[in-house]
Amino acid sequence: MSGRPTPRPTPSTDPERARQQLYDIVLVGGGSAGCVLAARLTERSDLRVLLLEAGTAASDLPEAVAFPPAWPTLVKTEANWGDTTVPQSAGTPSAEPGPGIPLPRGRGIGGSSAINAMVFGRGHRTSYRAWADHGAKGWDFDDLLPYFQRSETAVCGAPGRGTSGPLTVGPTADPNEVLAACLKGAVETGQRRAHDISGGLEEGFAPVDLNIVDGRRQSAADAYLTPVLDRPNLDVVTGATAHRLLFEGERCVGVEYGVHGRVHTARAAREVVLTAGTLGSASLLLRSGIGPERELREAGVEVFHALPGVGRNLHDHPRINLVHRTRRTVPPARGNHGEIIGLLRSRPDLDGPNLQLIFIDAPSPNPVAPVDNGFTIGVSPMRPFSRGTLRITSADPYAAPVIDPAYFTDERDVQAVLSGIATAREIAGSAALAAWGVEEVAPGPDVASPQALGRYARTVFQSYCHPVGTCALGEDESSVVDSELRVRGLAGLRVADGSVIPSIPSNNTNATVYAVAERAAVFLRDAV
Ligand SMILES: Cc1cc2nc3c(=O)[nH]c(=O)nc-3n(C[C@H](O)[C@H](O)[C@H](O)COP(=O)(O)OP(=O)(O)OC[C@H]3O[C@@H](n4cnc5c(N)ncnc54)[C@H](O)[C@@H]3O)c2cc1C
Repeated sequence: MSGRPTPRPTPSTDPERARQQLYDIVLVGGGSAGCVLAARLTERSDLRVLLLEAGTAASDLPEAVAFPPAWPTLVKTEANWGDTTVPQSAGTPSAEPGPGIPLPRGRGIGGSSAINAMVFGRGHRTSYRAWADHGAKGWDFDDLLPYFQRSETAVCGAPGRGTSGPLTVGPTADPNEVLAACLKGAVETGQRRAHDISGGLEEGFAPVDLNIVDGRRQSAADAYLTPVLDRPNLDVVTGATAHRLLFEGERCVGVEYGVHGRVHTARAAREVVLTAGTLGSASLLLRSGIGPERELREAGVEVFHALPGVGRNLHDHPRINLVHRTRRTVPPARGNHGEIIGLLRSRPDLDGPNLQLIFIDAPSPNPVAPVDNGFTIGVSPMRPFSRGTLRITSADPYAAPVIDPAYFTDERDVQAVLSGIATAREIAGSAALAAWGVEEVAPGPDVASPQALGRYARTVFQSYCHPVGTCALGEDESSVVDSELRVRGLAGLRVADGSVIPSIPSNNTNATVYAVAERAAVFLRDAV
């Protein structure tokens, strides 16, 4: 399953044919997690698996998917669901409604791994400790380590990294010159030079591993699903939107879904596994009457199984951009734009890093002034305290969910960002960047007091597109799935994607989602 397969059409099974089959396992959602599970489960020839995906086949996704520098254009295509949060106002000092924030997520085989920015990194090991807060057993970094390793072939060969997994990951050998200067500036201003910033063991600055192989994106579909599509025990239906889950008593026995306006059913003899992502999986549970009772009633959905945690605990990494104009011309991007990151602590007494700085070889859009040549330093609180919600307003499977990540409602997230901005400014002012003729355009040097910077952070940010937590893992009343990812109080139903992550890891999320899915495959295979 390693390397980049030659692109070829993904066959879509006829839903009528799928209706006549009795599958062992039905997977809902063909993104990062769904591709892992489809591939791993069908390694066992006695397991019949159906994968339902709302979007298109991988081969029908925009060509830009393959070309790393083009990824920002993908959010404007059909490969993105196109969600926007509710106005994010709670963090603004005046409590005036702010704008809604676009929250992209992938649609199509490969899911978000087909449109993401290709940064591949585990959270720092300390950030997984909070996973036990709600009683989750066996989900510390060391427990996840075998699954991180199983997913990857890490070309850096650092200790603790995988050597034979489907994803081939490594840092760029040739970072954009302006990003290399930023790294030099970081070290010059006293930051630690890390060796393997993707491995979960280090802090400091270094080129991060990327999901790029031979200059092209390697999505979950490329690494896991496409190479195994000809397995006779795997069917895939694309364009298939799961409407609701079907039950006999308390056992989930299948899924009702729509393709081109027609409603179909798929039956699972053993389990249905939700891999529809943080927004998709929680929405499907809610539409099926599984969730907080009052909210379900308000949405006009009959309560099937009260589970208060569904849709709660939504959180994400917000990102503030410091946008710089340079006199020297920044060379065109060759990679994913963000080839070098730093993981650092906003306060020395913390147990691990809670901030990420990412150096970006293009000026991000900003509210101050247009910049046509320059670079950006993104600053993100990596262990945010703010928590929000995902809700539905009706049982309509085609209605967008109501998404409120409640960014910056916890002041500690703002304080972390202020520390990150100070570090970013030191780096931008370093001798290593002097030859570039750097001028900070946004927020701009006049925005200097903690109050003014805090206001900027709360109001001028974007989503880093890492939502998690709506079907959180644990063993208490607020958790949705137990330590083996089974939906609490029901049978035959698991969730195994970003939504189960109870507390966001201190790095970009995809590597952790792959590990969760690798582990889910073991649970499922052991269960039969
Ligand atoms: C623009 C962008 C940039 C990002 N950049 C990075 C990065 O650089 N590094 C990183 O680590 N992470 C990044 N992420 C986040 C990362 O890609 C996600 O955390 C990860 O892919 C989530 O995997 P998942 O399996 O939980 O969900 P997804 O990969 O989103 O898969 C969910 C799938 O379910 C399908 N689905 C949803 N609802 C239904 C339904 N009702 N019926 C059928 N199918 C359904 C969707 O179409 C989708 O294919 C980024 C994300 C985005 C959107």
